[in-house]
Amino acid sequence: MNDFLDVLVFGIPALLVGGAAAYAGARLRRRGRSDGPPAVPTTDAVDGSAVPTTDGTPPGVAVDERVEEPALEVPAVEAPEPVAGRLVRLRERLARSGSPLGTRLLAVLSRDHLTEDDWDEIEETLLLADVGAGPTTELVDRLRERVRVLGVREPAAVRALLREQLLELVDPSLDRSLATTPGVADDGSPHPAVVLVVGVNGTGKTTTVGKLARVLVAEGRTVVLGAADTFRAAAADQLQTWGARVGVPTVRSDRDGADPAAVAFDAVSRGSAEGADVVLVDTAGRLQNKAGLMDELGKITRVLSRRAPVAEVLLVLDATTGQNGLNQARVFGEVAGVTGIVLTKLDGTAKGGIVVAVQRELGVPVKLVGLGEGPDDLAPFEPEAFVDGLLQG
Ligand SMILES: Nc1nc2c(ncn2[C@@H]2O[C@H](COP(=O)(O)OP(=O)(O)OP(=O)(O)O)[C@@H](O)[C@H]2O)c(=O)[nH]1
Repeated sequence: MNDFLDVLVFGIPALLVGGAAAYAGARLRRRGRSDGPPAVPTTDAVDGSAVPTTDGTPPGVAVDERVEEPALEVPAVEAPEPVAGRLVRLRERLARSGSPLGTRLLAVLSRDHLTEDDWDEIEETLLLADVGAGPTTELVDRLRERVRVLGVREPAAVRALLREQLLELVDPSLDRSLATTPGVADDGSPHPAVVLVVGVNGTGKTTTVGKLARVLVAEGRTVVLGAADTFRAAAADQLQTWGARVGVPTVRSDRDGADPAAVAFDAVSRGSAEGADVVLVDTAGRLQNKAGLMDELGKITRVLSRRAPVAEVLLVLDATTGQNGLNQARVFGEVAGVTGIVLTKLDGTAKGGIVVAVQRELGVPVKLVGLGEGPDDLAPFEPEAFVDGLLQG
């Protein structure tokens, strides 16, 4: 019966999405032939002066370099998996990466008489799982109080208590929806929702943009990708391949080190021209100092906002990097106006506490989590499913 329901609930939409993706892919390929090269990515004027334009390109961004989607090997267009319930996979992934935080806490809390040493062990377990000093103290204080007042000792009651307290720490009240609804400009014309993806290299940014494109396609959205990580051509190739797999076009530059703002601008222009719902912009994260990062991200946002406002700035963080990841989060939080966090490689760590620490640090919610290297291993973050994953036993 369950299998039958699965086919109804997931199989049919998957077939429909697959058909739509195949149609979109074919349409885009046809368009590619008849309309010439997709977009014309641009670069800054050499002297940095404002360049008068006639095509809507903002001053300071000169059209001096043709950019095309190079003919990479086109993969077959696939149907992404449905998005609902993906976080359930976390259980199995956490099980593989060692005993999760919740299981260790449960083991101590279930002891007959909790001594000071036991409470120290609980505190240490939370700190080692990257929960952070402030939230750890809060949780230990609340647990001590509840255990004293309720006197709960049966395993089921201890588990329920821990679940409730962990959930409170993760904060189910935060708005974790992605701003991916197209907007309307002052003149009444529609524009795509622009999502900027930032973070240092190696955290899984490009992969996340590719996976997010699949999530959006699975939800029936039309998407354009912007390869504004112009540091290396391979990153754009990687993104283009991700897009091609679900019939999504990529705007890119053919020159390493081209102006990222110009590529991003072009991607949004193309998204607007084609009536796309969402433009996802991948950025580089290699800048070694804050001033450089601020300049680059500030310029991208400024240039983009002449076409459409940036609806969402997603910061990609690697869950396995602990305190180092938090330092990165702090810097990006200051310069980029982050609106949501994507925590990648959660499958590679038993330290789920980073979710709590990073939300506290930045004051913005974790919206998506990476659960593996598979194309559909990106899940919307759901506090309940996450805490249940930690408490599996
Ligand atoms: N296990 C696991 N691996 C992931 C996840 N997300 C990304 N990765 C891997 O992390 C590696 C780096 O990913 P990229 O997307 O290239 O990282 P990037 O931040 O764009 O790096 P640059 O392109 O070099 O700037 C790749 O091998 C990905 O497959 C995840 O959720 N789990």
